[in-house]
Amino acid sequence: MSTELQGSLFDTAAEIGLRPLDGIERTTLGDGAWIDVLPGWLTGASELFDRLVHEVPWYGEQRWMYERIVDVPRLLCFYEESQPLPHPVLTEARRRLTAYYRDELGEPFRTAGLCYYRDGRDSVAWHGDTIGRGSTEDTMVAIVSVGAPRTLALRPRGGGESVKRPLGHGDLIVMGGSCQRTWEHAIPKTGKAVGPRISIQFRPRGVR
Ligand SMILES: O=C(O)CCC(=O)C(=O)O
Ligand SMILES: [Fe+2]
Repeated sequence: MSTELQGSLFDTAAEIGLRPLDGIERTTLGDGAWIDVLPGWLTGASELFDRLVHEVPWYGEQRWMYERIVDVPRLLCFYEESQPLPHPVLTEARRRLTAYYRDELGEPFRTAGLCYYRDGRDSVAWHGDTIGRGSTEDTMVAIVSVGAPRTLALRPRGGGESVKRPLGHGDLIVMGGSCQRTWEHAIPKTGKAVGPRISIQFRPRGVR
């Protein structure tokens, strides 16, 4: 049985909820950047995936590339801090992340960006979340992933080897320290047959 199928079967039994954050593990990346990872933080991830697919008002975006307008290869929905999130477990996740990282981050997680990668052709290119505090100061971006795993790749801006993490099925990753300005991250396209994935990113005010 594929691990993907195992994951989803395992999931369907569970109710939508959150495990304790205690088991989260930090990996130092270098240049002051780090990631914290907790696989399966969110339970009932398949159920939440189904709800989000149907209930979130997804939209496509377009942008200029080489003098023409192209579709951004993923669907999006951005929740400003004043807007209610599409499921109460996401509000609870943001509250718990804020409490857990209070001393280190010094401000709450506020906004939620949702991205829907429909298949392996959807992706996001190398970038840092450098709008706002992330361009000059340490900050954090916390990502919860539901649906099929996709690789989150990270690489140092100065050049060097990349780090790859498959994320899906309720996994949590927090990019912290200088990660947004000294490293870049991406969800690379893949030619493999992968199912859809939704990522939920929590960020402090102004970070994007
Ligand atoms: O899909 C992800 O987990 C990453 C998304 C991302 O890096 C972004 O939207 O800034
Ligand atoms: Fe990003």
